[in-house]
Amino acid sequence: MLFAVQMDIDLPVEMDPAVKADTLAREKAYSQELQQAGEWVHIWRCVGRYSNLSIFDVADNDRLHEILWNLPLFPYMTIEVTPLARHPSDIALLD
Ligand SMILES: O=C(O)C[C@H]1C=CC(=O)O1
Repeated sequence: MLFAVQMDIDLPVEMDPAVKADTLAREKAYSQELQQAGEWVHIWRCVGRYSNLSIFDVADNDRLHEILWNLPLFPYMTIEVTPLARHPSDIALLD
C-alpha cells in the first residue's frame, strides 16, 4: 500500500545540542534503514520549510503507524498521511 506522508518538524529552540545531534543522527539512520528495505521509497525536502514529503510502500496501515510512531523525531512532528491509489491517466497502466 502506498502512502504520501508529510512530516513538519518543530524542534524546541531550547533543546540540548547533544540531544538534538543524537536525535537527528538516529532519525537519519532509521530513515536510511527503511529506505534500504524498500518501505521508505522517496524522501523530498519541502522547499523553504523544515518539512519532508515522503512516499511509503508498506503492507498495511498498522505497519505505517509503527514506522511513524518509532521515528526519533516523532515527538516533534506534525504528520499528515494521504493514502494513494492509482490514477486512471497514469501511463504506467498501459503496460
Ligand atoms: O529532516 C527531516 O525531514 C526529518 C527526518 C525524516 C527523515 C530524516 O532523515 O530526517
